[in-house]
Amino acid sequence: MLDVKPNIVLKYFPNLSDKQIAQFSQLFDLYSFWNAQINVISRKDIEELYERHVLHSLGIAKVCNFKAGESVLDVGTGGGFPGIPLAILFPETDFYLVDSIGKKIKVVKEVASALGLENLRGDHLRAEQIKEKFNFVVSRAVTRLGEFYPWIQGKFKKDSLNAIPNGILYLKGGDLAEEIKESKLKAELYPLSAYFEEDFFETKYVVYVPQ
Ligand SMILES: C[S@@+](CC[C@H](N)C(=O)[O-])C[C@H]1O[C@@H](n2cnc3c(N)ncnc32)[C@H](O)[C@@H]1O
Repeated sequence: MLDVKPNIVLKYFPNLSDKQIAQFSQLFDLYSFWNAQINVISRKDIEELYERHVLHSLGIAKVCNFKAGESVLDVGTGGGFPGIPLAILFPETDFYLVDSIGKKIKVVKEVASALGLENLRGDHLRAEQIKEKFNFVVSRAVTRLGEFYPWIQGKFKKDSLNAIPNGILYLKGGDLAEEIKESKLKAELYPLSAYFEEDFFETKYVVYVPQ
């Protein structure tokens, strides 16, 4: 029986399989349990988990449709955002979630294991330590682009399976025009309001930086 809570996810992603619906439904109990022990999202946000965290993370999927065999690094994932909702949505894509705080990665691993997400790895690491290369880097609310970019520069595969070139997809707020100028990066802005009727989100853009 479908929990009513993920209905907002189904509204915008109507082609989910039964398995994906079950996985999204499980998130509420899993994060309620783990967040009570290790704070990964603000406690009051649990009631709005699907709007403010799950659907927000899936905003990246409206900009980029990850393909089977592609690899995605989530830098500063905290308790798994945006990586866990994206890994549910794209089961054929490999996700690697890292955070510099070990207890947050413990939550990621526990949630991924309970969901049976075989396409997801998590490690307690700083982004700067990673040697692998990826098709895409995703992130949400970690730091300014100008500070973020050197951490992941050079970590992109050259070949692309996707309609859009490999690159960064960053859920970001703040004064983006100023931030992009300061970073000297060539970035495109995708407003979430173009994809979702409601305005649930604290940060309202996906910043895409092709590599
Ligand atoms: C504000 S939290 C956002 C967490 C998650 N992305 C979300 O939106 O819920 C920022 C996270 O970035 C992590 N972080 C900061 N610098 C990092 C780095 N260099 N490498 C990996 N993680 C980092 C922090 O430990 C923290 O968990």
